[in-house]
Amino acid sequence: MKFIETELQGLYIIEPRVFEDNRGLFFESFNERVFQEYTGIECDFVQDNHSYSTYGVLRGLHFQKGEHMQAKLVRTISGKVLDIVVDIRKESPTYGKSFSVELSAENRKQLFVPKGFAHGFVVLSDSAEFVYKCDTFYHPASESGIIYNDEQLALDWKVPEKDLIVSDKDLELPKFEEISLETC
Ligand SMILES: Cc1cn([C@H]2C[C@H](O)[C@@H](COP(=O)(O)OP(=O)(O)O[C@H]3O[C@H](C)C(=O)[C@H](O)[C@H]3O)O2)c(=O)[nH]c1=O
Repeated sequence: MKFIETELQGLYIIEPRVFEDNRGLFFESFNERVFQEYTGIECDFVQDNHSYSTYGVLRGLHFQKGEHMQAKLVRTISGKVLDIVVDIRKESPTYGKSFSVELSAENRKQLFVPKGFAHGFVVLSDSAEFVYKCDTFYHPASESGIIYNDEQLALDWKVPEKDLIVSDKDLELPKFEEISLETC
């Protein structure tokens, strides 16, 4: 398992060690001992999520506020997505900075997203199955987010606007400048 720390503190790309033989392949998709050894981060995941989406579906940018903030370990088990996170940790030197990475069944890459990030993805393939671990439970009352086309963030989702499929709820998300006034 390879851990690549990004320029945003605590945000890691993880590449599993794949064992292939004449039957197919095997890899450990998560190992707490290895994770803690390489990142030094204690993370007790309590909930697994799974979403299926077709091409152009954009889910996010989402986060839960305050004590319900979630760290996530995300990966794509079929198809390909562009995953984007934004650092919303007020004290962070990279506050407001974003990071994107393609996560696919083929590259088997995972992204560990620490607490304090807004997270979203858009589907680049015909469809995608996206699974992820969270270290705190879903708490709808604490849900917030940032509108995907926020002008200040100017995120490149790589899918033409005309092809994007965004939920009504996500179309109502606040701008980045607004969430900076919220208690995160
Ligand atoms: C997130 C969540 C949702 N739900 C229910 C609530 C809704 O009735 C339905 C769909 O929820 P939502 O539209 O919020 O699903 P996504 O748009 O995929 O939300 C996720 O999208 C981005 C990519 C994230 O990083 C978050 O983990 C998460 O917010 O599932 C639950 O029952 N439990 C949950 O943990």
